[in-house]
This record gives sequence, structure tokens and C-alpha cells, in this order.
Amino acid sequence: MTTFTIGTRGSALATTQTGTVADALAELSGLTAHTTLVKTEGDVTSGSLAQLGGTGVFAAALRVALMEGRCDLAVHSLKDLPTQQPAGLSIAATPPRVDVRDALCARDGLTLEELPAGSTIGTGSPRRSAQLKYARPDLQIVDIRGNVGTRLGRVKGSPEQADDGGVGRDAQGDLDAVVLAAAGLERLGLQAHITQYLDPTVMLPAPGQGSLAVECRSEALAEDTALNRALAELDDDATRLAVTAERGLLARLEAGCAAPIGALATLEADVLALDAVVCAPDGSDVIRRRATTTEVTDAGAAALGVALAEQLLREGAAELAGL
Ligand SMILES: NCc1[nH]cc(CCC(=O)O)c1CC(=O)O
Repeated sequence: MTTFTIGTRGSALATTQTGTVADALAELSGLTAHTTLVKTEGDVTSGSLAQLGGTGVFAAALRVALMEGRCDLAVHSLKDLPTQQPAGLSIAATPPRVDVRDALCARDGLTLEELPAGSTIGTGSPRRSAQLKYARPDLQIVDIRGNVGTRLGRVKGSPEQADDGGVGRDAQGDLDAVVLAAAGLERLGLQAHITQYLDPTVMLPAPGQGSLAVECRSEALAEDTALNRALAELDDDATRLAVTAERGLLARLEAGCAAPIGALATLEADVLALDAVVCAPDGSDVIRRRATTTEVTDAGAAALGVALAEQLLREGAAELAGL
């Protein structure tokens, strides 16, 4: 084998992320990387999607392509992946994580503290919405959809063009701010729009935010190949341990990426610490807790996530978040 093929979705963020991973693996392996575009709608049967289970509709089409051998690898945003790993597929690498924080992109350089009462903030994420309301009950959250460029285009005075038709709103932007993942903005070179990096004490990110997952067929992982050696080198221990803890928590809470739950694990010295927040969807209340472990292994990280989830459940997390 002298080449390998990585499947990617068509969005700017997906192709950028996939390109970065393809380049790194080509460099590490000496192989030539090909990328292939996988459409997320229309070209896959509902039968094969249903087999995969879970909710990750974006990941599902890529996974079908991987299972059918149309590509050797798939690159996912880890935060969009359901916690249930489909049979036959494995996460072969979690590359070094980039910025984990959420970022405020506001008009006129404003910060969260500076936004006047009644200001509008756009987000489609229950996790962001609940934490924003908890921090600033006087702001108005507006439910928005679309890709990163579209969302930025909603901010008043934004140079970014709203590219989804501008139906029923001012093409110049109609919101005072939006909140997006810093990682996505930075990968797209759009960090100039960020007016404030939100501290995780105010806004805990989604489990897995800022991390990528490189997935392959499990059977391929058993072979000793240049590609597998490159994948092992690309895998970052601190990232894998952190996201294992965060996703262990999410799985134990039986929640997905649409739940009002934030989690962030950090590895410092020989301690893995996990912070988590479970919110009432209306932001009226939150439960925020931290747990730590000195068992800094994959199993220890997963157990840390489960233990913190069980503590949160004992304290009423399911009722609070409507899980
Ligand atoms: N749900 C969409 C999504 N999936 C991954 C990212 C950004 C990159 C990342 O967090 O890894 C985004 C955009 C956003 O939330 O602003």
C-alpha cells in the first residue's frame, strides 16, 4: 500500500480538518494521502444508517463509506460523535487537541460582561444557551442554525456574508453576538471575529470540543502497516485521556451532544481532573462538580467520567437537565 484515502464531508470546517490530518499522516507515514468527498444526504440507504445506531447523522454517512471500503479513514469532530462506538469501527487516533473554549463573537468588540441588558446572542446549542442564561439572565438567546460562516454573518456589522439566503432578516446582521467553538474559528482562520474567549469557569465546553477523532475499520488496525504506525504517532495521550473522561461522563448520563451538559478534563502533572456542569435548559440552575484521579490510564479516565456522572445523577442531574 502506497496510498490511503480519507473520507470527508464537504463543509469548509470538515475539509480543513481532514486536510490537516491527511497532511500529518502523509508526513509521518511516507504514504500519499487521497481525500474523497462523502455526501451526507441522499447517497446512503436508511437501512445502513439505522444499523449504525445513535444520533450522529453527520458521522453516519462517513461511517458507511468507511465500512463499505470507500475510504480507509474518516475524520470527525469528536464532539459530534455519539458516545456509542459502532461495531467494526475504532477510533485510531485523537490528534493533539486545540483550543477547547467557546468564543464570543460580538458587535463592536464587546465582551459578555459588556453586552447591554436585552442584547441578543445567537446559538443553537442547549449547553451554550443554558450557561449563557445562567451567567446573564438579562440577555436574550436566539436559536440559530447553519455553518460557521453563516453564524458569523448574523452579527451586526460583521464583514462575514450570511450565505444561507438571509431569509427574513437584515443581511447586515441582526444579532449582537454569537457563540462558536474557538477551535472551529481558528481552524478556518476566522479568529479575528472573536471578541472574548469564554473562560471554562463561565462556559464549560462540549465533551470532546477542540478534538478530532480519526476512525478506521477495526480489522485494519490489527495489521502492522506504515499507516497504523503513523496513526499511533499522531495519537496524543493527554488528549485521548481527557476526551475519554469527558465522553465517559456523557455516556453514563445517557446524554448526547444536544444535552445541556458541559465537561472538560485536564491533565496536570500526574492528576487527571474533570469538571462538569449539568444545566436546567432555561439556565435557572446548574450543578457543577469536579472530580480527580491519579489513575492516569484509559480505564482510569473512563472510570473518572462514570464516577462524576454518578455523583451528578445522585444530585438530581437527570431531573434538572430533563434527561
Ligand atoms: N457542532 C458543530 C461543530 N462541530 C465541531 C465544531 C468546532 C470544532 C470543535 O469543537 O472541534 C463545530 C462548530 C461549533 O460548535 O462552533
